[in-house]
Amino acid sequence: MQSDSRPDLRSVFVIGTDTGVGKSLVSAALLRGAVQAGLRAVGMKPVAAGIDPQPDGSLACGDVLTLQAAGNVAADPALVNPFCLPDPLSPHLAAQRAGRRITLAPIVAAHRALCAQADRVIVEGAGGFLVPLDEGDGDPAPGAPLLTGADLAQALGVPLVLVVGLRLGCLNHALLTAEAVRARGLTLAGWVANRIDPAMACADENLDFLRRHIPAPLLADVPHASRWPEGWQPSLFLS
Ligand SMILES: Nc1ncnc2c1ncn2[C@@H]1O[C@H](COP(=O)(O)OP(=O)(O)OP(=O)(O)O)[C@@H](O)[C@H]1O
Ligand SMILES: C[C@H](N)[C@H](N)CCCCCC(=O)O
Ligand SMILES: [Mg+2]
Repeated sequence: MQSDSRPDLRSVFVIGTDTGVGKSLVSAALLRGAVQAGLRAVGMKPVAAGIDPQPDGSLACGDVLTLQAAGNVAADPALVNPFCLPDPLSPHLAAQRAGRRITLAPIVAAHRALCAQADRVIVEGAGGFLVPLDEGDGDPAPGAPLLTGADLAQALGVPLVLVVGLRLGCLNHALLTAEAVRARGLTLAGWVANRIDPAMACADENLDFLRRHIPAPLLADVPHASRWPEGWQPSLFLS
């Protein structure tokens, strides 16, 4: 039972220090943990940029398949992934190429619908926290309105979980992200250290540094695993 001062974790938004740092891996772990606890859990990838060839030869968004496989609610794919963009680019460019504009209203509506269908809704962001989603009407002036992943986080209004991909450069990325989260008045429910680089020098010292300077609890220290052990998952907090 949570006390009133703790964030409501029925839905969390999983953000990362960058693209390719393990947001999908952590989102899937959160979903599996909730499923194992007997809860109805569904993943959401509001904006996916990049359609990948699957082992069976078909084309699909790998992140969406990963989330669907980890959850246990068969939700409408249009709710799980309102924006599915073919090109593996920054979403604002992928959308341009697809002749679309990314807007927040359909995402917020889809999130609300999923929250009505499940006990846990795990939302995976795209790229890093300030990933561009839409550049407005093309006004090239510096400072012209820009829609980013941070705006999406604000619109959803759920607590954030930050995945830090442990590699050289991650300290700066993690501190910048934590600062941007705080500047937006959002809640960082916790962070996950993901050891994506098995050869990283002083990995433990980097992790200790982050533990001292990220203003949220460390939820899991995920080892590097070239082959993921069957059934293994960090013990995260959503159950
Ligand atoms: N702890 C780990 N050990 C080994 N490989 C990992 C680990 N975490 C992630 N990976 C691998 O790194 C790659 C990127 O991980 P993942 O797809 O989860 O990143 P992401 O942050 O979701 O990326 P995107 O921004 O594209 O959504 C994947 O191939 C994944 O299997
Ligand atoms: C294509 C990919 N896998 C990502 N989901 C999108 C990453 C966008 C990064 C944009 C940037 O910050 O430069
Ligand atoms: Mg992903």
